[in-house]
Amino acid sequence: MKFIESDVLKALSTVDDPDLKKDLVSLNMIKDIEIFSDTIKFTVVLTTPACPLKELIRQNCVDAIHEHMDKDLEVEVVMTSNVTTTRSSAPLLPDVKNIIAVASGKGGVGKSTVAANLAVALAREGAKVGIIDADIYGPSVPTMFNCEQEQPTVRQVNGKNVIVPLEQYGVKLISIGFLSPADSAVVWRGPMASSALKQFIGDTDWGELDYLLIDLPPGTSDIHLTLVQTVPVTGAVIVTTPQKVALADAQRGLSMFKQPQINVPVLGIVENMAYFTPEELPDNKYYIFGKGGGLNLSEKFDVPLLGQIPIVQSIRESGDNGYPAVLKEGITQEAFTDLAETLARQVAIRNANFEQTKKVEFKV
Ligand SMILES: Nc1ncnc2c1ncn2[C@@H]1O[C@H](COP(=O)(O)OP(=O)(O)OP(=O)(O)O)[C@@H](O)[C@H]1O
Repeated sequence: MKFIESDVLKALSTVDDPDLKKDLVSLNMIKDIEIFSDTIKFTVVLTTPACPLKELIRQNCVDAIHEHMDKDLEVEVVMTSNVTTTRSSAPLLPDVKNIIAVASGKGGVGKSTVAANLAVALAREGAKVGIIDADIYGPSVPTMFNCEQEQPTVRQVNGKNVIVPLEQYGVKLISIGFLSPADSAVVWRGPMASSALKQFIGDTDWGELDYLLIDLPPGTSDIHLTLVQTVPVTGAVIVTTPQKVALADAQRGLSMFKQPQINVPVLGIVENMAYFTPEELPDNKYYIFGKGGGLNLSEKFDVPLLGQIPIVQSIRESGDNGYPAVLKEGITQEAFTDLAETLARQVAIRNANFEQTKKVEFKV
């Protein structure tokens, strides 16, 4: 039987993207259809390279061709991706598809550890990733990425000086920590830190990025306001630990992004230090800080729980050694990879369902 392109599209229109709940053809995800006598070849363009459903979608496509066309056809599916965005008309950084704020209510809950490992995990999956360390109280990106001794350079683009971010483990990075020596007790005043963040956003040569993560200071500060006033932020991730005190603070952070004047979608909550696990006995879980806190918070605010990261000695060691835990095979790699994939899915869902976040304009 001779088939034409519309037969393939008709068959594939029975396959849904499980997250976006629409069929692949309506979502414009099918490209480059080729029809040979006994083979059908096409490309599926996913919404992120970090798609955990890649294999399921591929298999569903093969099954649909067999069911709706001919069960003996050879099916070749090329899986590729084009990260979605609502930011292409943004005045600043239009080539950065998604800006993701990583925030926490309390200090020391592991926000920077999560941000650094998320960035590396997304890059490992093939995404173009950058990170801005705007944590004025404890900029840790230079240490976590083992580039404390380095300095970003400046170059001219169209007659304008721009900062060239460093690059490590496939991630472009810049830190407020590069602006002052690590051992100097610089007390950053709000306005200085805010202008540094504006420079990192407006005067830095980020090029094309799929995800730009912003590691914010703990709590709610001037820096948070500067961020949402400077660029439309795709969404926020809230990092917490399971203790009551941390959860109460996380709730305040979450509420800030949800305030109608700010209105940044919360992509989800990460419960860090969710339980202790000895690396050699990964099935043993000890809930030393309490159990279920992250889940309760996510249910209360109706936002996803993106993942639970265990307390593992090597996560602390990797941070201190400048070699992110996600690069080391084992439970830490699994935990951060799963987290990155879940976050990437939430970004795609957010982009399919909501318009670009509006930049916040405060009237005084
Ligand atoms: N899951 C984990 N297991 C073991 N150690 C962890 C884990 N998460 C973070 N840590 C360690 O806890 C300490 C604090 O983490 P981190 O600096 O990421 O916190 P933070 O929330 O960014 O802090 P702040 O914003 O106050 O600077 C670090 O020494 C880090 O290595």
